[in-house]
Amino acid sequence: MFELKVKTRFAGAHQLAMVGRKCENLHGHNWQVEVYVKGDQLNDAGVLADFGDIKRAVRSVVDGELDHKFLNELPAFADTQPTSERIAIYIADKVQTYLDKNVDEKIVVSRVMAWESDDACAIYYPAPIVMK
Ligand SMILES: Nc1nc2c(c(=O)[nH]1)N=C([C@H](O)[C@H](O)COP(=O)(O)OP(=O)(O)OP(=O)(O)O)CN2
Ligand SMILES: [Zn+2]
Repeated sequence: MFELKVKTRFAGAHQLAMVGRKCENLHGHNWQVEVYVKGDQLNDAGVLADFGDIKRAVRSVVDGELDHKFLNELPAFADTQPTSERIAIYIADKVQTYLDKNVDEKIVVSRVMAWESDDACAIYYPAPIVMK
């Protein structure tokens, strides 16, 4: 099994109820995002997948949908709170959809880390699935 990781970052604002009192106030973070993908087979070029393709997948979601947004207003968070955990889930699901459509269905998102500061991070492991 091989695992690749790409990193990116985005700025976003949110408001969280029931987490910590100060989090109820509108505030922002510069999230750092790390996305891991895994797979079994190297291609003829000797790579699991081109880092460029993985970066494009991650950036399409992070830059295209999250950067400089008030996250509570996004439809995905209409009925939930945009915590770092849920942001990690959101990124994992969207990146997987992009990879399935545009890159290779055999490349699976294995972990997403959403750092909301240098010292706090939520890590999401999508449900283990059988390699396609
Ligand atoms: N498990 C989670 N806990 C918290 C989340 C979260 O998404 N998942 N989010 C927050 C808030 O976003 C809050 O803005 C951050 O709170 P906190 O780390 O406590 O605050 P600071 O960044 O100011 O750090 P200090 O170490 O307290 O200075 C809270 N919890
Ligand atoms: Zn916050």
